[in-house]
Amino acid sequence: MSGFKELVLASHNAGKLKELQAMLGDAVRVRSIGEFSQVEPEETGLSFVENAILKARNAARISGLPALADDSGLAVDFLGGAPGIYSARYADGQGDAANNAKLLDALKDVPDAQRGAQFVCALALVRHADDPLPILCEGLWHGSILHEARGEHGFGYDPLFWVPDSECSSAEMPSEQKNRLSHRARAMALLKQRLGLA
Ligand SMILES: O=c1nc[nH]c2c1ncn2[C@H]1C[C@H](O)[C@@H](COP(=O)(O)OP(=O)(O)OP(=O)(O)O)O1
Ligand SMILES: [Mg+2]
Repeated sequence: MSGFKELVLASHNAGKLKELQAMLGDAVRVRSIGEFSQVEPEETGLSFVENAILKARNAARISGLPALADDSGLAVDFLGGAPGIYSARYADGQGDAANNAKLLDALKDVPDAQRGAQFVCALALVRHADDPLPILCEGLWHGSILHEARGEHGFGYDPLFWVPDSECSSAEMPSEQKNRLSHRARAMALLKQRLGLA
């Protein structure tokens, strides 16, 4: 990526790391924060952007490298935008399957017309831990919540996220397709533009 020979990806989520790496291609040598630390910073921000900055600064501090963080989640209309920034912690840290089960339960008996949702992604790139001007890019992906899981690809809430334009769930699409359409793909396209790579 322009100006950076090496970059650390500030995520402990394997699914996310795979997608971010695929989207970055060979624009830059990518390391993962897992090489440096297994300790996940507490996500104390009140917004996706704040959490992304916090994770990027933490990774830059630990690695001594420029850092790119992704804070993302699912905002469900019927739930007033929940689980939102708390998506990973929705079922109290019990993992993706428990999060998905809790979401299906919360939307039990909610008709299709009221099951709209969007995936949200905030990317933050800091050149160093105290960077006073992080580069921030956001992306949204509109869809709706299915009544039961469909598909085996992806991670997190993908089996429950119906993509109307593609007529499948985001776990049913091949990774190449998700990586062109998703909230993360949109945010990454903006980041590449900002950095003069697109
Ligand atoms: O494309 C996606 N497809 C399905 N689910 C997704 C996606 N993007 C975010 N999500 C869900 C997963 C997790 O429940 C939460 C992110 O939480 P978030 O804190 O940003 O990530 P994380 O804790 O898994 O890893 P880390 O903070 O180390 O990057 O939203
Ligand atoms: Mg997290």
